[in-house]
Amino acid sequence: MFRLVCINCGAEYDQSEIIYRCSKCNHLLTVKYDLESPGFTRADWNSRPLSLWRYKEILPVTGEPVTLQEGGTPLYHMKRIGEELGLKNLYAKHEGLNPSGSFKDRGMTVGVSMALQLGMKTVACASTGNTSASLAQYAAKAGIPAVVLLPAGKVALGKVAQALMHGAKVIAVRGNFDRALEMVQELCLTEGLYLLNSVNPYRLEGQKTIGLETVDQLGEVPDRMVLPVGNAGNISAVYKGMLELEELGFTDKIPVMTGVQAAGSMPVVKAIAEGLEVLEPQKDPETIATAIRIGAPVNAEKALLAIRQTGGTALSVTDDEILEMQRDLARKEGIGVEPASAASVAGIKKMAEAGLLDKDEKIVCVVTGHLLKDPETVIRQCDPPVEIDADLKSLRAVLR
Ligand SMILES: Cc1ncc(COP(=O)(O)O)c(C=O)c1O
Ligand SMILES: N[C@@H](CCOP(=O)(O)O)C(=O)O
Repeated sequence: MFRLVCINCGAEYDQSEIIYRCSKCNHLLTVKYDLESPGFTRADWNSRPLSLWRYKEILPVTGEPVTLQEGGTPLYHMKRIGEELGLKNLYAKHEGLNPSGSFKDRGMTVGVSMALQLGMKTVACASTGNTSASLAQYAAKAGIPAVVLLPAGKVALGKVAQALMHGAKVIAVRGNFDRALEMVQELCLTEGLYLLNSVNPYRLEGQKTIGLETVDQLGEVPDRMVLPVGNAGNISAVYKGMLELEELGFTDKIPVMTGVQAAGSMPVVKAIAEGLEVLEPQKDPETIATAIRIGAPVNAEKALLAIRQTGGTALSVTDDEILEMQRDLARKEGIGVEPASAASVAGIKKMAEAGLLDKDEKIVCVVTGHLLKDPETVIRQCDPPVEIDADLKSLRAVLR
């Protein structure tokens, strides 16, 4: 059993209501389960394959899910980068290895399943790219139409290609992501489309499983979890999952939640640094990591709580630091990620170099999207292939 609850005033809403914010105070909603007598054990979970659906008792989907086999992503021990930074236990949870190439699939398998469960006919989102790619793919699987709004000219090539190929109605808005999100929220409320951005509390339920899987893979709760922050849903979701594990009595600690933003797009960092109660939106965010080019994160309220209640922090990294870490991950660890994803590890590098981390800390960086999402940024950083005549003499010559 679960219900929707306002995180500010505690007002409760039935699970069948199509509602994204509290109708009394306009704050965000969350999904609450009865975890006191759950009717399942940790052994039940452990008997199932590693996947988002291992945790089905604390997910809101009651019927057959719309699934493309998301979750169960690898947790890599980053030995080389860890050694360089003096960190023995540095890990990357590679969410780029989900079906559409990002963590959004965890949210969309649940979100699109809920759309069907609630009888909704069309789904919609605004996106910096990955949300739209994932929504298009899951809507295709469900056999329902999807409408996606993108900031014109600011979405990486691979993501636009995915949204188009999976058959979404793709609309490029001459404005930034924040404006597109305002527009799609209005559209959904007035036209009855189902909104699947992370303001939808059901979507975040899927994303919380990143944390649950991490605990199962590591065999314990990490000391710290590090996430790139854009619309701030993922860090909020992972924290919620950790709280639920503790409430179930399955774990007895919560990781320190650490958010990393790009220096040109850092409203959460500013809010944490200045102790702001309410985040001040940043007007013209800019970064090479287009996935996190977001000035008015819709989940700021939840993310600030996640960071503050765990004694965590938010820090920024420059575009150069992001790209350097993207190359390091690719070349030193064999982990191919898009720029926004490299921000989490770049943030840890910065903290390690500033002497802010204990060498034994168990740190899990969530790397959120696949390298092929943004091929143009990759190609710009690399030397072009060496072209030769089709003979062995030429081949030997270039290898010399
Ligand atoms: C690849 C990637 N990383 C990180 C983020 C940030 O996640 P969130 O918006 O949940 O903070 C996004 C999207 O926002 C993304 O697409
Ligand atoms: N990076 C995101 C931005 C939208 O965030 P959402 O979590 O609210 O959908 C994207 O890929 O579009």
